[in-house]
Amino acid sequence: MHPDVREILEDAEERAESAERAFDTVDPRDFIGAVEETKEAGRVPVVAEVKPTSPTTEGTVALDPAETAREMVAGGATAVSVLTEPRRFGGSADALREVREAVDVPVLRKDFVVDEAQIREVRADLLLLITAFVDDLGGLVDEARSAGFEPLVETHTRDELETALRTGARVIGVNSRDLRRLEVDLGRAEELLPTVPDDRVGVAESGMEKPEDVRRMIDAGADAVLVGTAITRADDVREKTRELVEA
Ligand SMILES: O=P(O)(O)OC[C@@H](O)[C@@H](O)c1c[nH]c2ccccc12
Repeated sequence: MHPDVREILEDAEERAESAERAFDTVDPRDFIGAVEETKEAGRVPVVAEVKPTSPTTEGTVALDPAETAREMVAGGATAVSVLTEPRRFGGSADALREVREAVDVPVLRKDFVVDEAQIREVRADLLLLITAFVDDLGGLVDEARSAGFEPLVETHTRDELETALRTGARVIGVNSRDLRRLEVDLGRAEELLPTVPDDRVGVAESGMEKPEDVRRMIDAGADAVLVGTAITRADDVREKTRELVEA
């Protein structure tokens, strides 16, 4: 495993130990309905991610999370994703709170949730769960649901996809980035997306820069795409979002 990733996971375990429960249940905004509406309007459902930095990008973007999210929504984003991992992604729970107050679209909490204790730290509408990094995926999916979240279960291999489907999760992410090695291959998502059943929402994640990349994922069967770096680092966040929404 990539040393950065090992460190991120060790950190997540530690954070779980001191995680504070901030609420019992969230009153969620409907992501699946929003995806359907966007598709009916003939546009691409884009989940735009507020991502100040990452182990694979250089430097940290100084950004105002709320203002960035407003620009994303003005550009037509169906939902916004916010990193809350502090160490390697420049995220924070505060950033997520600010974003969820600033926009009225569904918000995804992007973090390395490895333990139930992390689930109720901060309200969001969707919660990322990474199949490769949790022992009891079914348990976390159930717990996330009882806290009100729609779990977005991320996968990168055929086996992980099967595991994710067995939990009954309705939103399935297919990540083109291999999180163990941090390498991107859009061909991976292209290969797995067609095997996501029609009654689930398939989200292609990572590595998309241009409208053609987005088109490729939609043509492979993605219901939505999740784009971080290309949107966060664009000179004009609103225009970049619009370009991908109209792909
Ligand atoms: O910046 P990109 O290549 O557009 O990727 C966005 C998103 O898919 C990526 O941030 C991501 C996918 N899965 C994750 C898990 C944890 C942290 C981050 C991620």
